[in-house]
Amino acid sequence: MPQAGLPARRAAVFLLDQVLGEGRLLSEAIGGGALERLDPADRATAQRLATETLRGLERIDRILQKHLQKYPPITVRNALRIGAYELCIGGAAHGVVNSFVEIVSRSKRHGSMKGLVNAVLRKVAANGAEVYPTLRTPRLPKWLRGPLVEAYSPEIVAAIEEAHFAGAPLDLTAKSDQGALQRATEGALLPTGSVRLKEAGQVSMLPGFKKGTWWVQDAAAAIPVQVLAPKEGEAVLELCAAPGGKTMQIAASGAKVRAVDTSESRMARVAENLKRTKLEADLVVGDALAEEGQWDAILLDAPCSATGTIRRHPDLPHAKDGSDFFDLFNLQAQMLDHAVHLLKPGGRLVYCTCSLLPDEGEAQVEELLERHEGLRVDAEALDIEGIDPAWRSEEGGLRLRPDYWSDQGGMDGFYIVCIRKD
Ligand SMILES: C[S@@+](CC[C@H](N)C(=O)[O-])C[C@H]1O[C@@H](n2cnc3c(N)ncnc32)[C@H](O)[C@@H]1O
Repeated sequence: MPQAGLPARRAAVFLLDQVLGEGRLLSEAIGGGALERLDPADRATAQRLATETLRGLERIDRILQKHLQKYPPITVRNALRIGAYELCIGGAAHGVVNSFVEIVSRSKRHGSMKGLVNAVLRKVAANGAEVYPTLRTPRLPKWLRGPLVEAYSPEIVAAIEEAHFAGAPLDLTAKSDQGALQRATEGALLPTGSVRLKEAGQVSMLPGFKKGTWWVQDAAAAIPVQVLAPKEGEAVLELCAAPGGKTMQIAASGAKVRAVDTSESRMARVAENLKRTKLEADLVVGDALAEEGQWDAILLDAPCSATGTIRRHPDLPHAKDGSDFFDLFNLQAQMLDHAVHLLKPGGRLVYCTCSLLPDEGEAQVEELLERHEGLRVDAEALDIEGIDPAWRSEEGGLRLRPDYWSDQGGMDGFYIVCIRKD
């Protein structure tokens, strides 16, 4: 792992301030320009340091706690956290300690605390790397752990936490030829057809990137379109499409896709992705709830808590507290009602969320069926290659969890269901 420089470390401290102090997601802070002034290598390092520190935060705080009589101001605490993380994974003590002393000493408000930073990080340097791996796997914060234990069990939540701590490999979806992609990248072909790379490096340097023969997409995220099974020439409506992984899958099947999303900037990414992969879709920046018409096939990948993606986004449980989730649950119900209204008789709707919360999955479907007559869950739509029967949920959907495929690197948490209008 390359040694981080001062600008990257300073930016990583800023990112941690944003997540732990301001409750912002890393993606929001970075999208807001937090790393704009850095060169690409420093940008990647700052992001990696912030992400991995947040992933191991409980362990890091335990180690720091022993050397602190009271907590310093948040920026100093975050400098200590990132310094401690680097030391705990074997960073060279001299360079790490000096960098964070320098960062704090340059701060007008906290410059006087450079002695504390020096003393604490030297103590962490002495044995942090030995202690770090012996501490318990970091747990989710209570606001999320509680509902998950209730929905699953303490043992399953512990396994999910293991998967979060292990992080995520890079999964690719082939535009057409999975076997060729697997051979070209020397990755592993997963049972559901995605290709998994353990050591990815820079994505744009992977074979086939420029030709657009694949795109990055978690293996679980690639399943909803397989459940929808779009046919060549079929017209498909995709609601909430950006950044477009599923749009590309639908377009690659030969179906005609109208992809709708409210976010102009995220839709620009869909357009870029389609250009690189030489695929076509009708892109609409607009509200899913304003869509009209009658469709045989609809995919609704609704906005959700994203609690299924914590392996990739360990900032999420620290930035959020669940207080805005009720608005999402209501929006999902509204979107489901609208989507079934847009379905032709005999048509199918695949609903999915990258969430672990049953409120955004199983419960939404049960309530939808209570609100509308003439709908049924099509469990047969889940008869696709690589699906483990144990993943099927009672009401006929698929419940995917990060601890599945644990020996192969896990998967994102997802809920997927196919609804038919009779
Ligand atoms: C889970 S993401 C979609 C991921 C995407 N389907 C993919 O596979 O790449 C949810 C998306 O819903 C969009 N969104 C939120 N509210 C919306 C609305 N009222 N109408 C349309 N899109 C909306 C967000 O901009 C976001 O891009």
